Amino acid sequence: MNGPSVVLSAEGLSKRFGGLKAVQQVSFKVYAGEILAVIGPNGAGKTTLLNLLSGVYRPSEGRLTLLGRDITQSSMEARCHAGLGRAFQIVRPFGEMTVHENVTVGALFGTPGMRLAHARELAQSLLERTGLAALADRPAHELTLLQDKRMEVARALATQPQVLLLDEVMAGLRPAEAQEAVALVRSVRDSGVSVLFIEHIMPVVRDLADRVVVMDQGQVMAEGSYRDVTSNPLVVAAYLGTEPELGAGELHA
Ligand SMILES: Nc1ncnc2c1ncn2[C@@H]1O[C@H](COP(=O)(O)OP(=O)(O)OP(=O)(O)O)[C@@H](O)[C@H]1O
Repeated sequence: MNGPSVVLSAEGLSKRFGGLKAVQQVSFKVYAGEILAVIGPNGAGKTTLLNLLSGVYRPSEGRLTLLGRDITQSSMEARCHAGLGRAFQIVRPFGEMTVHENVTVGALFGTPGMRLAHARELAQSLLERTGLAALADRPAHELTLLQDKRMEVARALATQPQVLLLDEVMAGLRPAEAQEAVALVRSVRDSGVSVLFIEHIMPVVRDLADRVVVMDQGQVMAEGSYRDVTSNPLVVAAYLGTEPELGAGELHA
């Protein structure tokens, strides 16, 4: 019997900074069509893991496979071309360029040799999908935080990824805005792109994640459904008292 196909696979990934083991022997898989959350207390190694996946860092040990291809030593650009897209936590648009131009740059970066006219069309269709079409010709610096995040997702999607990596994209959003962002991420998944996201806001994790990987002190301490991991005593113990936004009530919300 064939199981769901693996899109991204990490095997024994480790990253040391001097004597500090920020990520230790982390293994997990992302399957086609799933939304996977990576959670954990501050300093657990989540951002370092995302940086290992997207190619900001090379691992000290371990192996990373994207669509069956070993990308452990590939550059960020090569990973992007191979199907890995990333939207950054800190939104860094080209402020003077229009929203449409910003997304067009994503398209050109993601697919070498793409014709400008095609990149512009792709950008336009993504602005429609992300609810930004009315703002296409505005300079990017005029966008609100939520609009910036939408544009960042549109720019990442313009690279035509198979897996989209999201680093705390809900941070700073009001609850109603976070709900809109949740709907956007679902629509990304529904369009056939797997999503791996780091998130501190537990209601967002509960609403969005098909599966949750919990990190603590650089290691995977639990993996499973939201319900499973939040009722795991080890996970509760790792969180309690360390994160004001993640009290016991929130964990079981
Ligand atoms: N470039 C670096 N050089 C040295 N140490 C680092 C570096 N980046 C991260 N660290 C350390 O690695 C550990 C893991 O950090 P990381 O930022 O990955 O955790 P995190 O789970 O993303 O935390 P947060 O939720 O606070 O963002 C921490 O102890 C951090 O201080």
